[in-house]
Amino acid sequence: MRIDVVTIFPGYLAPLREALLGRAVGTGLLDIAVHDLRDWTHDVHQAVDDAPYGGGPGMVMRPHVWGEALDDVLAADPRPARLVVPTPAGRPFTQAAAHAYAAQERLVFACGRYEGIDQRVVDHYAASMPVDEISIGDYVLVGGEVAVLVVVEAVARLLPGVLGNPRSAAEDSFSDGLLEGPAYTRPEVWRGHAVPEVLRSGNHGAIARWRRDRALERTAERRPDLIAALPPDALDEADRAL
Ligand SMILES: Nc1cc(-c2ccc3ccn(Cc4ccc(CN5CCCC5)cc4)c3c2)n[nH]1
Repeated sequence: MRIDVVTIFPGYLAPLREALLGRAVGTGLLDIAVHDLRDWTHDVHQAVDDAPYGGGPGMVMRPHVWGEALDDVLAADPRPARLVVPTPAGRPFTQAAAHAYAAQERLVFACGRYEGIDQRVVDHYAASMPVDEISIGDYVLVGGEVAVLVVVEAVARLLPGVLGNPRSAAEDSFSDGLLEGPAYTRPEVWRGHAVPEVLRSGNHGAIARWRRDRALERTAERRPDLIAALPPDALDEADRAL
């Protein structure tokens, strides 16, 4: 998979070169290119923003610099690409979206700053390619870069060979629609807190049941919306008895 990121703060994407992702890049599983939007400005001030039409606070990113940058970035590789634009007003990014993105040959991320990017940029490219405006949560960041780090990490870990343990991605939270339950490792007792007995019983049926019960309890407590969204056949007799 090839990932391109266009931003006025390329340094913000440095973490993509670290650890798990750094290894994926090194082994060729992932090809990441970060581009400085200001490379496509022509004025001495390298202006990328201007006052919003209709008034309002802050500044908006001008369309013409984005158009020149995205035209060049898209032309640099023949593979079909999906343009992903983080914004507080975007569709929520979910694990399902991460799986969909992991199947893409190429993702191009447009990182806005200020109050966002002139809407005509999204409208222009949406006429010729898939464009997603996505939100990573109901809070307002200062720009799109952190959202790109979140999305790239969630997607990259799903690529075969990136994670040491492929079973982990398959047993993710949300993979069965529930939050995962508590996890434990040695020592058996830590500061007077013992590991739940069943986990050391070797009874794999009882362990699976216990884990499912803890996941159901936690999900009902913290994310009742996920319980409500479960398909009708998702809960069995034992689940309902909980
Ligand atoms: N999930 C998530 C994603 C982001 C995000 C993504 C890209 C950009 C580019 C610029 N900004 C800052 C920013 C500040 C103010 C407004 C104006 N809006 C008016 C009412 C609420 C805010 C918009 C945008 C981003 C923020 N934030 N949160």
